Amino acid sequence: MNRQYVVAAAQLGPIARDESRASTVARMVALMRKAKSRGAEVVVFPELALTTFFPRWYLEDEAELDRFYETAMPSDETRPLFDAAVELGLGFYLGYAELVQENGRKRRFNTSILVDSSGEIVGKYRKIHLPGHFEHEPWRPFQHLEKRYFEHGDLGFPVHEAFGGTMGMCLCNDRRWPETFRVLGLRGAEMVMLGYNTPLHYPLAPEHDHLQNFHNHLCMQAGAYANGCWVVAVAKAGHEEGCDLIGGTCIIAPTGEIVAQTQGFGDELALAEVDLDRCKEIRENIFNFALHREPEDYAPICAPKAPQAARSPEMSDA
Ligand SMILES: CSCC[C@@H](NC(N)=O)C(=O)O
Repeated sequence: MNRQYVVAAAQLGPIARDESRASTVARMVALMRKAKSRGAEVVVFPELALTTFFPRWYLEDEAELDRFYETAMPSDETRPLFDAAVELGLGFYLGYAELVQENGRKRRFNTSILVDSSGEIVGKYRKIHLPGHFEHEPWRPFQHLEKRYFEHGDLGFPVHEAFGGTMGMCLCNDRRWPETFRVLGLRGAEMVMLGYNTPLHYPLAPEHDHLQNFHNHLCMQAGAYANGCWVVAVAKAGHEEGCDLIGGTCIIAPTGEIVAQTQGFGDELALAEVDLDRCKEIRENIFNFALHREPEDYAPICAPKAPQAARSPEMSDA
């Protein structure tokens, strides 16, 4: 694969709580076909793309919770995505809830994978910055129980040689943290793919609701620029089960400029021609890490967390 090609950011509109995997996967395959017809070679889907954003509910019934997770990838239900990748000659990024059995216990992760055009999984990431809370908080108009339903990702921030270059992944809240992009940047990421489910309403600081779209783009444009990488950022958008999710799916150049963006809140593509060699415009100049970075002065960034801030069920909201 060469280093200059069209990428499609494949936004999904709302997914109902009772929508079947078959229905969601069919919507996604339709987007893959449309992307191919518009010249794309890589398609990026949202976070938790196969289901509704279930952390908005406190679910006491474990069987009900398990229903939202994938125990195999691909499975019979998700195989059409892999078959479409091979048929159309497309690579893709997919976010989903992952349930694995390890040493006799269930482990749950908010996961993304990269799949190449031969249908092989060539990269996996498990979300590190899990937002929200552990316990049921009935005062909220909706829950954000990612800290309850997922473990902290145990794979770090790897990069993968795929799609003609060095690819990085992250998921939703990770994009707000400059460290995510910097670690990927230090590992040479030329394109960072990410999916998100971001409610318009933030119950802890509702006075910031009108800034949700601004903050979404602000952190990703800064991440792209300060690390000289492309960012492909894809929303699950729209009014989903009573909760408004922002759109704003976009493709960002290494200069920090948004070069493509969706307009609405439904299933929709934003496409752009990506040239991975453009990363050099930034990485060989203003953000030449070897020449200008001063890590000796950045020690607090790598200091361990204070004990009271360690991960625990008592921890407060993100
Ligand atoms: C608890 S508010 C933060 C919401 C968060 N959403 C996800 N899915 O990570 C986000 O950063 O967009």
